[in-house]
Amino acid sequence: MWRIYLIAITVILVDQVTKYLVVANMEIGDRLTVIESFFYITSHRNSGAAWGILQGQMGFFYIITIIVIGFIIFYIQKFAKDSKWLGIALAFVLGGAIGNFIDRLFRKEVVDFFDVYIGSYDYPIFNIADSALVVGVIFIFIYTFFDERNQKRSNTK
Ligand SMILES: CCC[C@@H]1OC(=O)[C@@H](C)C[C@H](C)CCCCC(=O)CCC[C@@H](CC)/C=C/C=C(\COC)CC[C@@H](O)[C@@H](O)C[C@H](O)CNC1=O
Repeated sequence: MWRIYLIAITVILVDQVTKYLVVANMEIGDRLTVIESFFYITSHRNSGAAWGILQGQMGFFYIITIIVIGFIIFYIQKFAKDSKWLGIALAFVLGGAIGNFIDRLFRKEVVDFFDVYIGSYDYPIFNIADSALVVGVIFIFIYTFFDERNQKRSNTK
């Protein structure tokens, strides 16, 4: 159980350290080329959520994030002992949510820097916390899908 919180804390630390390095070493708008025309490190700020929606609605984001964190901790206490993978997925979502929450609390905006081009489309610039959130949510969907399928199979036997 505590290993899950250790994973969440690691996600938060990696997220906050990378954001600190971007803020300390780059001006907003600065760009480092990692892979030409595919992957850049671009110093960016977002006071909204994904795709910059709801700019500046910090009160709303605090409430949603606290609900997400409360929900995840409840799920960790209730279900994480059933499956290691579910526990890891929940830890990623918890770490990602807290990582962006820290930015929203202390910076009133979120630091983003992963700038990926998919073809000519410039995908919204994101960070470690966003990646952990998306990976965690996808894992939870995959686990839930297989868990339901296994349950159906065992019920029909
Ligand atoms: C990842 C959720 C966004 C993250 O939510 C959070 O913090 C949570 C804990 C709190 C929010 C207030 C509530 C969730 C809103 C749900 C949402 O938004 C729908 C998302 C769908 C998803 C489909 C899979 C897209 C993903 C997109 C992006 C990430 O791609 C890797 C682009 C990220 C860039 O726009 C970047 O500027 C965003 C900035 O970093 C602030 N981040 C947030 O608000």
